[in-house]
Amino acid sequence: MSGILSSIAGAFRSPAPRQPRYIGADDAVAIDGWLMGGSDKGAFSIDQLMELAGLSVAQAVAQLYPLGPRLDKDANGVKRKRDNERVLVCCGPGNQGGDGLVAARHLFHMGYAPSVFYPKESKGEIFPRLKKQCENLGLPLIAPPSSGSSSFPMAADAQDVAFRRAMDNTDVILDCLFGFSFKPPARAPFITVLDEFKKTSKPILSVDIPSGWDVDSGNADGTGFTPDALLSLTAPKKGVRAFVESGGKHFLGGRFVPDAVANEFKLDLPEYPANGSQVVDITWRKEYRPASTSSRVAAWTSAVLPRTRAPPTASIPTSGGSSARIRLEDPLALLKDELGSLRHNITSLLGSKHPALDTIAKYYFQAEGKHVRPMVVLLMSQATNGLSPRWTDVELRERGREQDRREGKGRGVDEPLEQEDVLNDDNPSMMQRAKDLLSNPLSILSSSPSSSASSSSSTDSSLNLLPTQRRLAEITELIHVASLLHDDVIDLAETRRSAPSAPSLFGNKLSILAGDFLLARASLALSRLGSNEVVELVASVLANLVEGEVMQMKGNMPNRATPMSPRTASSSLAATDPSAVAAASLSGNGPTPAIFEHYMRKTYLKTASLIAKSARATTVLGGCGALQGWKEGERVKDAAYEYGRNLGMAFQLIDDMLDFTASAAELGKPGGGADLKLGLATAPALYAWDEFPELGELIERKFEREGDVERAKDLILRSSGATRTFDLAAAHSQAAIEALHRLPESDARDALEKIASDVLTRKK
Ligand SMILES: NC(=O)C1=CN([C@@H]2O[C@H](COP(=O)(O)OP(=O)(O)OC[C@H]3O[C@@H](n4cnc5c(N)ncnc54)[C@H](OP(=O)(O)O)[C@@H]3O)[C@@H](O)[C@H]2O)[C@@H](O)CC1
Ligand SMILES: [K+]
Repeated sequence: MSGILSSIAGAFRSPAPRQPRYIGADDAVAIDGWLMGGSDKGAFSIDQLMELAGLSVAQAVAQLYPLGPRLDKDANGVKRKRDNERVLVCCGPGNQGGDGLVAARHLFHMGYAPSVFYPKESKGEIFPRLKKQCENLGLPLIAPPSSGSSSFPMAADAQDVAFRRAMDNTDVILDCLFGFSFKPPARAPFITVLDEFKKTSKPILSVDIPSGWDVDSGNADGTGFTPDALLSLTAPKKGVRAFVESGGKHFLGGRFVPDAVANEFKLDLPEYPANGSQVVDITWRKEYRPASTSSRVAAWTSAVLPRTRAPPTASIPTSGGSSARIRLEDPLALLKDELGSLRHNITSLLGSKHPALDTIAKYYFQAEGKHVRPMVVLLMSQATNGLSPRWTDVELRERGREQDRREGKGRGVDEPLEQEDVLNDDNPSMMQRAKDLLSNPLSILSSSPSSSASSSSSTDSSLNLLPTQRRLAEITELIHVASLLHDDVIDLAETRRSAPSAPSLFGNKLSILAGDFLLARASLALSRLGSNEVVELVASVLANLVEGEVMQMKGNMPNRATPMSPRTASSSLAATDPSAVAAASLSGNGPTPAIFEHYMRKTYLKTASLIAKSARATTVLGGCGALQGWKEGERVKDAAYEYGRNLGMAFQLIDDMLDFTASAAELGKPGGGADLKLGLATAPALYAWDEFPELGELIERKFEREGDVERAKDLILRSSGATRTFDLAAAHSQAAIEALHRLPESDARDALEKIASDVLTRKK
């Protein structure tokens, strides 16, 4: 019995963790020649190899895009489509096109509904036979009529129209256009086909090499499409290395290579499953030892390898993926190196030629802050990078940009788009870098490890981050500090982080101007990220901060609330109904839900919006953007946003609670009901009002009369206001964690989870 069990287990055992060698186009041709060579070589016929290759393609489809269950007919007696049923098999004129025709036949027998796009006739007697076999099964075929046929050839534009319609009516696309004999750039009629591949959000499985990519250097120029998954035949080609090692879904097929040839070409092949499957899943695992290579792509890749995360799968995976993952004891240690360079980079973003502005702008950055916002951006980047099928494109483009910048050939995130004299970008801290680059590009290349680690484009960290994401993290801190400068003026705060506040040292006017200056610097840096979607998100945060501040200034009472634009007023966070509030305070009853909603809305605008939208923005930079053509990207963006939003709410609620429960010394700023002195009633006061209706009167007059603050504080401390505020914060912290759990497991996700739970236990 145990023998049977172990042989069954053996049949499904995953292959030994081994990454085959990446082979160049020359080796691929040589291996092909050996396999089909005469009696002293492989002795295979092309039919045999193509049959096995095509079968492996069909099996890869079945594993990656399993056919949904058969469904009953609908009410009109029409057959309902099964999940993943329709596969559009796109075949080129070479042998890879033959693999596609074979795969279409096998897919049909497996229950799929394949259709075939075969726009250019192949040379070779095998192809008409393979095509005929598809016709015999009744598969829809878009192809020019065979030469010698009397029918008119299909006009090229008619073929394009038919192809586009087929793209609209498929679930999965099989890219069997070109294999290892492709030489870029693509020629007609394939240019339009590859363009459509770039635009579609449907999953594409590429065979051997994504069509249009150079077999040896891959998609280094970033002009090709990125497939959802790849099936390498015989052994992976050099050009797919970056795709593979950034975690792209990767199968190997072509189970016909004898040991002799594998050894001769040092292929280092993994074991195929004992159950006879023609494919083996070799999606990158960190145990795979790195193979050496000198290509530029490989150099970027090894610099950015996701060393700590499980490989992402094709769609957004839910939690529970890699149970064998060892959790880090302190996941926040992931950011140790990042935070040092963050501070340095912010200082260099801030420089102003005017000494007063320079000093005050940098003042709050010199004190050790917690940097929660940038931490969230960096960790969210790490937790979601690689999920988008567009990731490899995005990553290679950014690495290329950085490489060019280092070589003095182009612009990185530090370089202006406009002429500097037009921008009048007089930033001494930054100019030196720009000058160095222009006069001596090598000075950047040869800089010491510590100085290069401090560049925003550093790739020294073990994290898999893009330079634009690091810059976004810095921008969030600039915006946050700008809002602190403005807040401290409005709140008349005398201290901040246990030191004199900026207004008390430099005066209100300079503090406001310095805040504006930080926002201006942030806007400039934002424009250089190259994403309108990100600009839109972050610009709306700036508006939110001001709206929130004005709401706070006007107090809790909606009859004092600022008028809202019709659009804002109709949102879920709409302003409260003034009559409801007036009634509540006049009747001496507790706060109405509308009053509470007003407070929650203000909290979102003032605190949560920045964290939520920057967490969302970083997933856009990582390839989940609205225009990047990956539908599932919306779900990743939403998860990031909900996490940030709930974390921000929990964070502010705890802040408001600590104002009553912690001492000023613990807080490093005024405590002990400081908000009351400012006329503000936060969550603890509102909950206390619910228990002590007499508080309503004090809140209504903003604790203005002598003794109001002390009386209110006493009532609040006797109430369960602090406890209920904590409970509400805990509910938001939990909601943040639930949003996170929609993302795949990773160390970065653990770290984000830790931030969301630690928020509840913080003392300052
Ligand atoms: N040993 C193995 O592992 C096995 C490999 N097998 C499979 O064979 C594949 C290799 O097949 P292959 O050598 O026939 O070439 P492949 O790449 O399919 O097509 C090349 C043709 O495309 C064209 N073309 C080229 N450049 C172009 C351009 N810029 N723009 C437009 N067109 C362009 C050109 O055709 P032409 O235009 O000259 O008619 C050229 O002849 C391999 O990847 C694997 O899938 C299996 O079948 C069996 C076992
Ligand atoms: K291909």
